[in-house]
Amino acid sequence: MIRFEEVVKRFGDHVVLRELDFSVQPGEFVTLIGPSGSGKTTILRLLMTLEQVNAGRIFVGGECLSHVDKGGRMVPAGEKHQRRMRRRIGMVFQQFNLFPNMKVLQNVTEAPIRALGLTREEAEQRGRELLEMVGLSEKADAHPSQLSGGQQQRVAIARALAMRPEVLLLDEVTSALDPELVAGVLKVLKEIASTTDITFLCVTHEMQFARDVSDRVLMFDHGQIVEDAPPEKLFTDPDHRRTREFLQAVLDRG
Ligand SMILES: Nc1ncnc2c1ncn2[C@@H]1O[C@H](COP(=O)(O)OP(=O)(O)OP(=O)(O)O)[C@@H](O)[C@H]1O
Repeated sequence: MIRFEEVVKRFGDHVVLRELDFSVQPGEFVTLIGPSGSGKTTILRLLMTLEQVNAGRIFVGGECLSHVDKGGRMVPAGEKHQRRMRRRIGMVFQQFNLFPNMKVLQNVTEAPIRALGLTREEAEQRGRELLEMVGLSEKADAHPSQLSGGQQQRVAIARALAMRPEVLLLDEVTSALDPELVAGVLKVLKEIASTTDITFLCVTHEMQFARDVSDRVLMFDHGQIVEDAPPEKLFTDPDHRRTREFLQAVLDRG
């Protein structure tokens, strides 16, 4: 579960999030859409604690990212709390960022061995299961450079899942891919979303994907959510003028 409560984020004088409120229920797949530069990636970066809020609170699984309860009083959390919270959240980026010198399987097993304390055997067994889930069993011993972009992105997805996250953040995971490789990545994500209880928050410009996979779509503009609806409503009969203009602009761009 994710909850934003009156979150404000500024960069200098530039207010990017204006008392933003929204939540994502456990197991839900929610997609954020909206104009470029409107603050969608900032929302994900705040969840990863790569940025800090200027005001408001963010909760993951009922726990605040930035504050802890001390005898009934909320006090700023230390680095240890933030690290523990960060571990509950996985992220897949536009750029796959695989370790080039490690084989595919090792890319998937490295973090769980270090951070979750799994033995190499446990991590490799789980790693092989995950590679099978993303359709890459036969690539376990390859190096990333021997894989297509779509395959590398599927390894990055397996690597994120290996940390057993409660929440998975997806930031434009297909925008660096050649068009013919996009479908394979989206198919894998759809499968994972429907077979696990992971909570997803996704930022994408792929409207067809948002439509196919999301339980809810949030239209985000000028630091706030202007429309929150199931995809079948939002994409066919949006209530808000800004949503209609945005979807029309996407269509015009082809
Ligand atoms: N570290 C930073 N310092 C200053 N300004 C920043 C920083 N990070 C983001 N911004 C600004 O905040 C605004 C929101 O950026 P963000 O990347 O969240 O938008 P976005 O909706 O994800 O855009 P896109 O769809 O193009 O990826 C932009 O105007 C951006 O220039």
